[in-house]
This record gives sequence, C-alpha cells and structure tokens, in this order.
Amino acid sequence: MEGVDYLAGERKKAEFDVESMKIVWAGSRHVLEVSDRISKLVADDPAFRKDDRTMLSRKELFKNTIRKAVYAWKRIVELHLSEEEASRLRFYVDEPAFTDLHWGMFVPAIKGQGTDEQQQKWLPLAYKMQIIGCYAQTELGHGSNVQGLETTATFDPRTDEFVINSPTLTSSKWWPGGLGKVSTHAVVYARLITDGKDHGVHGFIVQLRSLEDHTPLPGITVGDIGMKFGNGAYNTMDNGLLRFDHVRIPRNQMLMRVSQVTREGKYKQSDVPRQLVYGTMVYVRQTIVVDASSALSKAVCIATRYSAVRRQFGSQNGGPETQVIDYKTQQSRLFPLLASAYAFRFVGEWLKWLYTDVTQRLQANDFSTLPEAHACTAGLKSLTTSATADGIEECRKLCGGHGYLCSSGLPELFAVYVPACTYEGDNTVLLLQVARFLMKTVSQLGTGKQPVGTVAYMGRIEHLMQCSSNVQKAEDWLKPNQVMEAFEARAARMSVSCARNLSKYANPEEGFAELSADLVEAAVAHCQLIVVSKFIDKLQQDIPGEGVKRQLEVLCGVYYLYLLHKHQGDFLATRYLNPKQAALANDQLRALYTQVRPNAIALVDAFNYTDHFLGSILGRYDGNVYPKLYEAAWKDPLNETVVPDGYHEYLRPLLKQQLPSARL
Ligand SMILES: Cc1cc2nc3c(=O)[nH]c(=O)nc-3n(C[C@H](O)[C@H](O)[C@H](O)COP(=O)(O)OP(=O)(O)OC[C@H]3O[C@@H](n4cnc5c(N)ncnc54)[C@H](O)[C@@H]3O)c2cc1C
Repeated sequence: MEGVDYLAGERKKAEFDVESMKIVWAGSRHVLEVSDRISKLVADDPAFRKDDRTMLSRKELFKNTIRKAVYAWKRIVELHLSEEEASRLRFYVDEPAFTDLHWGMFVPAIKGQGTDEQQQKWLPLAYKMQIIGCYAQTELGHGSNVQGLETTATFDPRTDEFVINSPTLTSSKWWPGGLGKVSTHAVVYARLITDGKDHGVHGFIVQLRSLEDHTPLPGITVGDIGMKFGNGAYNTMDNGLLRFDHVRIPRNQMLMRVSQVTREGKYKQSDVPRQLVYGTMVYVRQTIVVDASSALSKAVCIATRYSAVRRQFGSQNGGPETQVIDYKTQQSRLFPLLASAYAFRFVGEWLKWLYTDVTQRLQANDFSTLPEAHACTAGLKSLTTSATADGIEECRKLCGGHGYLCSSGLPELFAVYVPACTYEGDNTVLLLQVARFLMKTVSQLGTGKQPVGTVAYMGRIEHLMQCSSNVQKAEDWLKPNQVMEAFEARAARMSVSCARNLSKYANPEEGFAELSADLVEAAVAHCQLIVVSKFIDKLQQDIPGEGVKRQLEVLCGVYYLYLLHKHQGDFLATRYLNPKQAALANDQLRALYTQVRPNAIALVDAFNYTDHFLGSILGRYDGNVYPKLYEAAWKDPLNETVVPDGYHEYLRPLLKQQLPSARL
C-alpha cells in the first residue's frame, strides 16, 4: 500500500536522535541543510530520472547523460547555486559524466600546474564551460608506470611550438573520461623533449575538437574505447582513445608553474617548488575516500532496510517468519560494513583537515610532512576503495536473489564503483608505495629523525616490540588504549619484520620485489590503524544529540573488533595477543552486534538519502518492496509484448518441429 511506512516499527526501536546523527554524518548542520535541499531538488525533477538507466542502449544512455549534465548546468546557473550547492547537485544526479573530469581533473590540473597567466586565460573559459576538458595521462601501454609514457612533446624553436606526437600504438591515450566524444580540450601528459633531450613527463593543454562543429582538429584521432563492465554504470562516460600525428601547440600551452621552457628552448625549473603538485593529489584522494563512504553507505542502506523487510523461516504457530536481519550471520556480515561506512566518513573528514594543513605548510615552504601525507593518502585511498568495492558485493549477496536484479540498485552500484580500485592509482601499487615509506621510516629509527603524523607511533618502537595485551575479559576490548596499542603493535611488528627480512638481501630492490606480498600486508595493517585511530579520535570530540555518541562508540567497537577478528592471525603471529584474548575480542564483537540491531534502520536513515539517490527498490525508505518489484518487472522492455521477438523466427519452428535437419 502507498503511504504506509513498513519500517515504522523498526524506526521506533532507535535509541538515539536520528536528526542529530544526520548532522554528524553530513559533517555539520550547514552541510546537512544544503544536502537535504539539493537532494530533494534533484529527486523531484523528472529530468533526473534514472530508474530506466540499466535498460538503455549505450547510445541512448550516453545521449541521456549529456542531456542531464547540460540540464544540471542550466539549473545551476538559473538557480544561482554556489560552488558548494553545484557540486552537491552533481553528486545527487548520481551519474558519471564528462563533467566529473572537467571539474574534478581538468580544472584542478590547470589550477595546480598552470602559471598565473595560464590560469587567467583558461579557467574563465572552463568555469563557463565554453570549453570542456579532460585529463589525458594513461596510455594503452602504460598506466601505473607514468614514467613509461611514450607520447612526445618536442619543442620546435623555429616556430615557438611544441609538436605533440604518438610515436607508437601503445602511446595512444587510452581511458581518459570525457575524452571519447565530448571534450574540446585535454591536459595531455607527454615526454618533454628540447634540443634532443628528454626531460620526462609534463602536462600540456591541447585543443582536440573544433569549437565550431566539434570535429577533431587536424592530426588528431579520437574516439570512445568501448563498452565497459555492467549495465548503465560507467557506460555513461565516454572513456576515450587519442592519437596525435605531429600536432602543433603554442609554447605557452605547456603547464609551466613548476618547470618551464624558454623562447630559446631552455628547460628550467621555476622557483615554485615541485612538491606543490602533491597538494592536488592529497585533495583528489581525500574526495575519493569521502566517495567511498558514500558508495558503501548506499549499499549498506539498501541491504539493511531490505534485511529488515525480508523474512525467511522461523514462523511459530503461523506467526510471521524471522526477519533476516535477526540472523547472527547476517549481522556479522552487515554490521561491520555499516561501521566501516561511518569509519570511512570520519577518516575522510580528517583528510579534509590534512589537506588544509598540507596546503598551509606548502605555502610556508614547509615540506617536512609531505612524504607522510602522501603515503597516508595513498594508503587510505587503497584501503577504503577496496573495502567499499568488496562491501557493495557483500551487500548484494546479503539481499539474496533480489540483490542480483538491477532494480535492487546494487549491480549498477558495484559496476560503477569498482574501477575506483584502479583509477587514481592501482590499489596494490599504492600499498607498495606505503610499504616503501614504512621501510624508510623503520630504517631511520634511532637516527634521531622523529617519525611524524600517522607514523608517530613508530617513535615508541621499543615499547611496541615488547608489550603484550593485558585484556582479561571481553569488556576490556572497549578500552580505546587497549585497542590502539594492539593495532600499533601489530603494524609496527609487521613493518619491522619486513625490514629485517629485507636486510637479508644484498640487493634491496630484489628483496623488495621478493617480499612485496608481505610488504603489502604490513601497509594494510598500518592503514587500518589510521582508520581505527581517527574513529577513536572522533569520539573524543563533543558530539551532541541524545544517544548519538553511544551509537558511534558501538559502531567504532564493531569496526575495530571486526578487523581484529578478521586479521587475528596477524595479532597472534606477532605475539601481541594470545588465543584467549583473540577469542574475547570475538565475544565482545557479538555483544556489540546485539546492540546495533535495534538501531540499524535509524543508523542508515541518518545518511538522509532520498529514494531517488538510492535508486533501489529493496532500499526504499518505506520498505514497500514486493509490490514495487512486481511493478518494475513489467516495465522491462522484454515485457512490452506478450509474445517475444524471435518467436516466429525461431521458437515456433522449434515447437512445431519444422527445423530442416532435426536428428533427435
Ligand atoms: C573507469 C576508469 C576511468 C579512468 N579515467 C582516467 C582518466 O580520466 N585519465 C587517465 O589518464 N586515466 C584514467 N584511467 C586509467 C587509470 O588511471 C589506470 O588504469 C590506472 O592508473 C592503472 O594503471 P594500468 O591500467 O596501467 O594498470 P597496470 O599498472 O597495468 O596494472 C595491472 C596489474 O599489474 C599490477 N602492477 C602494476 N605495477 C605493479 C608493481 N610495480 N608491482 C606490483 N604489481 C604491479 C597491478 O596491481 C594490477 O594488478 C581510468 C581507468 C578506469 C578503469
């Protein structure tokens, strides 16, 4: 029935003030107010409809995305939305589009790497969308290994131009979003060559298409790379391929904030420090971590609401069956993901602070914390995106068969999210960078150089190598200092163990390659420690609202005890815990699941997602799942006719046995 809240009973069970939790989740009352207003604006506008997205052909889908993106822009201008409101609007439209790369990569690249004059020339055009840009770095042959890129930008002093060229097939640009069909311009990464000398990879602004009729400019071959994983999903994006045949651009289109080429063709570093580009990287990764919490919270919201609606087995005397959310196995799979969504939210919030801190330090020419900030953001990007991709898939399984239907929203969410494990740095490659930083930190212990920021715990290495847990009863696992020491000791010991093993190799690079799987595990232990510590730090703050802090304490406990249980091998092998203490952690975890249970629906309501944004029949706010699933089935194009296409051509001859050579 319409208008009935089938989850009202669940909502009454909540032991905390949901409205206050909404503020915690949003980050502030102001952000909640903006998000609430803009998400409803999008949800109420039929132009942003997305329930048919998985059924559209690629061409229809793509045209529809262009329409939506341009319409969104029109609304932003008409309504005089602020930058914050505009970015919220794009977020709630919830459809990957060329605009993501334009605003998320092209504009920041010019801001970060362009000189003042370049910014003055290009940014006004980009802000008004009179040009549309993308970020063309990856090639067919190289992605992770940026130094292996093959596109060349050779300076021609006679004409004061760069000649951009794709010398091989593998040098074709491959993957940039927005490139295939839409972008008029790109920031292209190419090897800079002056006077026969290769100066490595640099960024150049290159016009790709005519601003009159959108055709590719002479010497440019450009197109879409083809259909990607899943229905709808990232197929709304025109990831592109691009080749240059000696394309000439003026010298002033090299992004010259950090290094420059003079009129005479001399290559020189400007007085702006190279490290500045890392600031942008910290910013981009921070947004990826926040996006991870959004994607995971969406999946968890769907799976939690549906788990409260769905009943299987357990009927007593003809009464209702058991809600599947009451099964301990369901709770042990779902609640850690709910806790992770909150954990990633808070670590994302902390990364925002880190970005501000890094920016201020860079402005003051203080580069001391950069390597640590760089390693930490790389690790957190890797950890949160991998856990989110796996978590979305787990949520799909938690919804049983119906989770496999596109109308559950989960298949598309998985397909659209999973490349986050690859773009902006392959997750394994990033963990190896973290491991390299950890090995360096360990090697410097005792030299008087104090580890800072998220590796500060290494400064207490002697203690961390010797201590052991004094947990004696399950509730001891609720004490933050017990937990912190456990995670610190595990991370420190795994790093030190890797460092010791590395020292056995005469050639350190050979050792690093040989031990890389162990090194990645040490990096994961370090990154998990960061997330746990930021969740615990969050709880030290004043958090208003009845029962809100208590719920967050429970979720924090679920998060770290789940990790501890899942990775208990690490804690046992490094001898910080004994098997009894590990078992007590699991006992406490079970007890916490019971505390989460009555609050589960309210905890996902606190995300404040509209049904439009969730895009899931299983995750509907009112829990009215079955009639809506039934209705949706009839909307499938296959059900437009009762007799399918192909009946007369194939099925009827089969059924009537008129096949020419049936041998059976
Ligand atoms: C949806 C999507 C959108 C994208 N958008 C853009 C864009 O807008 N612009 C752009 O320029 N690019 C874009 N990319 C490209 C993306 O940045 C690269 O795919 C990414 O950097 C990974 O590089 P790769 O594809 O070369 O992977 P590879 O590096 O070839 O990885 C293949 C495997 O090798 C492993 N591996 C690689 N190096 C090492 C190592 N040193 N040690 C151990 N293992 C290793 C990896 O872990 C992985 O398992 C996009 C990609 C996707 C999927």
